[in-house]
Amino acid sequence: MISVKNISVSYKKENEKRLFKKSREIVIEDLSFSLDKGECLGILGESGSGKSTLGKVICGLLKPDCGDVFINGAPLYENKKNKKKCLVSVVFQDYTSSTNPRMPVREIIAESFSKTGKENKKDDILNRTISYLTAVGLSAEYLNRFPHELSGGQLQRVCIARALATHAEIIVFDEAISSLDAHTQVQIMDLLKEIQIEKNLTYIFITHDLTSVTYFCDRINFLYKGTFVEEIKVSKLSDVSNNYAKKLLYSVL
Ligand SMILES: Nc1ncnc2c1ncn2[C@@H]1O[C@H](COP(=O)(O)OP(=O)(O)OP(=O)(O)O)[C@@H](O)[C@H]1O
Repeated sequence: MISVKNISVSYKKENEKRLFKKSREIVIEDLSFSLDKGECLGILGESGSGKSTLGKVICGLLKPDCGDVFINGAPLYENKKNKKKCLVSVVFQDYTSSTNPRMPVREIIAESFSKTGKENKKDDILNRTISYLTAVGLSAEYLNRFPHELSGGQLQRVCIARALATHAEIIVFDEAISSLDAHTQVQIMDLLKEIQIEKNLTYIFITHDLTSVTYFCDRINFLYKGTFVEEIKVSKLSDVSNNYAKKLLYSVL
């Protein structure tokens, strides 16, 4: 369903004193993986290993220097039309900055409907917005609230509802639950699991935290300086052999 083939990403080194021909820092190097529908992959790496950069490439926000992301066989970057109907959505860690503070909940969610390209009637939009709110455990009474009138957990649920409303088949969670308190994390994980099973969604969890990965994922890829150093089934975690992967595991266990 999704296949990432030989992608590399580099950024300009901004702090260099050279005026011309700034050199570039390679952040992702020749990275590949694929995932079937309904599968759940964890991408684990330390800070600065390139996790968020990879997440942005997967969901169509950052064109790689080379390589491409194929969704159901169609290249995401090579063909602009495919980008428009991209089936990948993303939920970021920072729910505050990923929502417009001036938009009420109903607009935050309904914004996604226009991206699906379908003509919508007002009543239809309202009913669909309520159905997505209900799916994430919130009621219609939240429709007119603004982000600052919600708790962190409630606002992250709104972000999840927005991701679902795009009809994405693949959802990337970039540290999406790490900043929530333990109780809310459990609630959101249960909710995500339920939605995944019901809609047979494909999840990619990008994180430095094992909790969500072991709860959801079938396998984990360890990211170190922009390349995967080991891939392992969650059920075989104790057999991890790469030194970096071992260190990372012991530091989070
Ligand atoms: N827009 C950018 N311009 C220049 N360098 C960048 C940019 N975005 C990220 N980087 C650099 O790329 C490297 C990887 O960053 P990235 O955000 O992908 O890491 P990460 O694994 O998600 O880290 P964290 O867990 O701390 O969020 C870092 O060295 C970072 O400074």
